[in-house]
Amino acid sequence: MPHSRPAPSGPSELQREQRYVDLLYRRVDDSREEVARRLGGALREEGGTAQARVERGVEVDRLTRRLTALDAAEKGLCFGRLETTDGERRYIGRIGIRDPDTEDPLLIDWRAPAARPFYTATAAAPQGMLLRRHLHARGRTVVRIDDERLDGTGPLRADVQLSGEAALLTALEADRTGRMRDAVATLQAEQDRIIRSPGAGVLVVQGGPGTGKTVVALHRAAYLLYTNQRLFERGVLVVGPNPVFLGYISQVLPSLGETNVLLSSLDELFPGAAASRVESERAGEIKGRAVMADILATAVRHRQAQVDSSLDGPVAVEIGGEDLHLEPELLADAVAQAHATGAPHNVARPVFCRVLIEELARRLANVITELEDQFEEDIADRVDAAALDRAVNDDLAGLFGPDDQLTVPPTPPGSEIKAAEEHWLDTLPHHPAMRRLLERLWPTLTPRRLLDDLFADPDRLAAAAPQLTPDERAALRRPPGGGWAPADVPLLDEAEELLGFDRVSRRDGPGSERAAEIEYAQGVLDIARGSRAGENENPWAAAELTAADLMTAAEFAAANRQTDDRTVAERAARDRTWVFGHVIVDEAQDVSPMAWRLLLRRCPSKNFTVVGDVAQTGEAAGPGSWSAAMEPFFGDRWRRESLTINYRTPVEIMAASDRVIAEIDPEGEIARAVRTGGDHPRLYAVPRDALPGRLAELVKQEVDGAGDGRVGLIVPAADLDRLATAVQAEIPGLSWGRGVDLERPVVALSARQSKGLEFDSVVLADPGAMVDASPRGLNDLYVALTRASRRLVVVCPDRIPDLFAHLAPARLGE
Ligand SMILES: Nc1ncnc2c1ncn2[C@@H]1O[C@H](COP(=O)(O)OP(=O)(O)OP(=O)(O)O)[C@@H](O)[C@H]1O
Repeated sequence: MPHSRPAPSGPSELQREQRYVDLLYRRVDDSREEVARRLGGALREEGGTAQARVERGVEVDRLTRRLTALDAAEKGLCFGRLETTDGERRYIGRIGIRDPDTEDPLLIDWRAPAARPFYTATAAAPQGMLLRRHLHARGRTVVRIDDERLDGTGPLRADVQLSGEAALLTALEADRTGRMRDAVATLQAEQDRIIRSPGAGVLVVQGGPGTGKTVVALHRAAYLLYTNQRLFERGVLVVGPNPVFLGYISQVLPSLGETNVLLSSLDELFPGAAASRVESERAGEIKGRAVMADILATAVRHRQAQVDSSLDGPVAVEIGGEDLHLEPELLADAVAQAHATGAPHNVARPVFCRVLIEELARRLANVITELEDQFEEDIADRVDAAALDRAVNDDLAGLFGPDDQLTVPPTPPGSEIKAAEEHWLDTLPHHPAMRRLLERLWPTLTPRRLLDDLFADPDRLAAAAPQLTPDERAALRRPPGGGWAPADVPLLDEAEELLGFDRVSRRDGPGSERAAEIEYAQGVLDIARGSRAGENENPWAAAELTAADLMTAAEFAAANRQTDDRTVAERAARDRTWVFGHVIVDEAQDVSPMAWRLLLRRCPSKNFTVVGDVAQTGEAAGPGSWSAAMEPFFGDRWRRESLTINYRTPVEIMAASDRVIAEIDPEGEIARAVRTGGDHPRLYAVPRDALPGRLAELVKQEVDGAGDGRVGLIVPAADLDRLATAVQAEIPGLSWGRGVDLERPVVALSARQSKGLEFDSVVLADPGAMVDASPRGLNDLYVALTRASRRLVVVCPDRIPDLFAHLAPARLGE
């Protein structure tokens, strides 16, 4: 039973609060008008110096942010009030508002330290508070007040200590809508502690189903952005398991007024690679292993002049009728010099090419000069001494056209070899045979080409991946083209790191944006430096700092971006090289080692919040513990927090998963359900061939009884299409598939797709098949069983599995 109680003095108290809330809305309206006016002014301004434009950009950013926050605060602006023992009143809300004359706080932002007792004060530890009041509103009208005394005069619950229990239960008992709501008015103490924990370093949050991990993750993003301006500039990345889940949580941060957060699934993190290819679970698992990093590095090395294996003798190239030979030692030297740069493949390529071109130019110059000397000694005046050069020019004419024909240098006097060498240095890079040779020895590679070639060619794969068994390599094999699977995304990203930015092939492609910006900024800085030509004339000029003295090109590019009116999240989404200030990973138990490597590149300063539940991993290679998952990337430099209260699923429904969780993790701590008194789960055994028809009946029954709530039909992945089609015949509005619409009254999903989601009512089909479908089938079943907030129906073909033997079966039609 709630220990909160309605406010004592009824309507008059409501009216008093209404008057205060009206005052707050008036302030919001005034501010909105004022900010919109200033923003309009700033946007209309044009021209000015670069500095003025940057300043204007910063101002526009600031005002836009404020306007967004004011708009977002409209709904549920003020939701609480604290009263201290010495009579001070603090109103708590979505944003901070001050009295324009006195500067006194009228409303305290929920993230400010002064708001904290609203979430954490208890009768046992009141923190100087006498009363916590929740204000419930419809639009701008206050409709109810729940008071909770913190002086020990209210009843105490023995099992769990909740903050604002009545308000919390109201929120939990509301119909699901297909979109997660923010929980800013009812955050609980253990959640608040995690939300406000410092943003630096790695924080792992373990919690069972329904304990509010996603709630915590999203409110933490809003908190960190509020408290850290630098983070605001770099943005926060929130990673979720799939686009459907991201759609489900997409409203939460905007409702908290935050726009500088990029929500993304892992497979969207390599711009331009839509990961729509379906591949075997085995292939996905293998591609996720850490060893793939070594395999890709080897695959790249194998594309670089393999002097010891594929090239067993000198490589010949014919230039202008002259056969030149590149000995293995020369190639080895060129490879060594390229590797010595430490640069990625494409960036090191020019070094490799230069070593070969220099050597060949030297040899060609020698050959020609020797020939000429020979001719001179013999009958030079009767022989065309430049015949060789002309032959070369004929080659080049085809390349450049007649106008570009290169003239043969006149017989060089004195330093003739040097001059001839220079001539060759200029022309060799354009020579078709030379270009073909260089492309063969050290090709310009894109990540796509590297992976396509690797997975399509069994010999290449065998050479690059001796760590894998022949069977595993066979699982990876596939023809080139045909798009990318989700597990390819971290590999593409890894490949891009190994290959380096390739200006030519990516000039207009995604990911090039930041490099282009830096290039532009570098140009501006160079001009700035150049414009200091007067330094010599003006002795004071050296004391004048220019932008170039103060910033690197990258910083200047960042400052310039301020004038770009896209949000940080929009810019970051298109830019693979964007470095986020903080990364939040939801359902992190399913993130593969290769995906972790990708995420670390998005935040090299390693500021992560990692939330998940190891018992819910569906991945065959999923970690057995957080230590196993974290240690390879963070060593022991991570801290762990736990969430212990299940807000979603009532005690009665949680009973259905008792045996399942006991098998998955007999030692694991089980979250206590905060609600009791709900419906017991209903179990049916039906003849196998009657399953689709019975399911349709049962789903319809749930939809009819769910009112405005949502129903989820969760089935084994392999049966999704068949069963969903059967149910759709009865319920035409049923949505399922890749673009499943969670706002429909009823949707059909596989257990994996249902991860992170919730429904008022869940109908679960064929739990036995779910368990048998994969090595982590039990974990998948556990996910499916814990999605319901009110009712759970389990339909088993033929017989009820022993996992549910402790529950009483129901008969159809009961
Ligand atoms: N403090 C809170 N106030 C109101 N609702 C809450 C609160 N905490 C959690 N909830 C609600 O409880 C439900 C479960 O929360 P959430 O989805 O964040 O849990 P989870 O731990 O991520 O679950 P799972 O691992 O099963 O996906 C959601 O409906 C959420 O809105």
